[in-house]
Amino acid sequence: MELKLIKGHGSGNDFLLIDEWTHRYTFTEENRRDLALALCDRETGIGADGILFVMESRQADAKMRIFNSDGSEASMCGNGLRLHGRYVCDKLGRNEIVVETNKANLYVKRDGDIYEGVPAYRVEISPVLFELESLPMMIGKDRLFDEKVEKLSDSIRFSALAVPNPHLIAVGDRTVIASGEQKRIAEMLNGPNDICPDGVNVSFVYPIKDSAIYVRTFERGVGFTNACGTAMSASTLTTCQLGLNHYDTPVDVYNNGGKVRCVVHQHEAGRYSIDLIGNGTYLFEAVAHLELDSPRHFQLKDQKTYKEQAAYDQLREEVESYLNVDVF
Ligand SMILES: N[C@@H](CCC[C@H](N)C(=O)O)C(=O)O
Repeated sequence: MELKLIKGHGSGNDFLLIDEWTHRYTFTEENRRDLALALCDRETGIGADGILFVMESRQADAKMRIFNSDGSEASMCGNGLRLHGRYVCDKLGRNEIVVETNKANLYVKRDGDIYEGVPAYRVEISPVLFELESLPMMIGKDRLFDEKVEKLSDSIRFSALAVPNPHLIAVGDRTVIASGEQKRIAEMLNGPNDICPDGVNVSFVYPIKDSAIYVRTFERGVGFTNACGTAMSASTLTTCQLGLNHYDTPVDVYNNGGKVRCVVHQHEAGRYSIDLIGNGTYLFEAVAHLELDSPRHFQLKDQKTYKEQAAYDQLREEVESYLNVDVF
């Protein structure tokens, strides 16, 4: 078959976007998994953190499914929803849409530029769940907020929440961020273990100053990525709960891929949602000639590069100089 795709990224978290709605592709669940494993492979494939499938929806303007590079499906993807949402906005000629995701229909809106020449999209991150059974995470407690977990570390304090994919958050100083603890803990919880049997995204957070944090994430199903949108959203919420940042106030979230902005909203009855604002940048489009039952043997043809990355590179250079000078 000839598989049309776009490669793009949200804050350096890169994805392959496949529009099965327009192109009338029909995939089995096994096809989706195999496509993710084959095409996301950075050694033998095209290379990406995951695949975003654009699908028709009966209850929203479009539907998004996200598969990690290890072939596992996740319930949500914040950086991916900006890229997916931008694509659907372009396709429908609109600046505001609703996208059906695994657990909720979420808005996507064209926002102002996050940097000169870098269009931004605002996406809703919701639902937010604090019960540990939502991750799941089994430590003999119903919730985890700013507490040590003996089986993980004798010094680091953790918070856990689902948005609705699972996140474990540690807020610490430079020594914590620079230690090897994040890798050790994340690899343990994303291998065979009895604490997080479905795995978990593990983020270490450094509060830079009021309304500015740095987040580094080891993603379930991927490993360390430049950025993870749901993780940055969950981390911002946790810093608000810790009193380090403020609700309904934009927080600049720096990461190894650049930066986004998050705004945490408190609603009635203890309900939260988060606005995640950032780029949705196209890198190139191409056609992969492959057979679905053996996608590793593909040929990429008709590749066309977009010109948007140049402006994004300037954002990233500014962030890197800022982080090097002020944070690490
Ligand atoms: N990078 C995405 C999250 C992708 C899914 C995650 N790895 C999981 O398995 O939960 C984001 O931007 O949120």
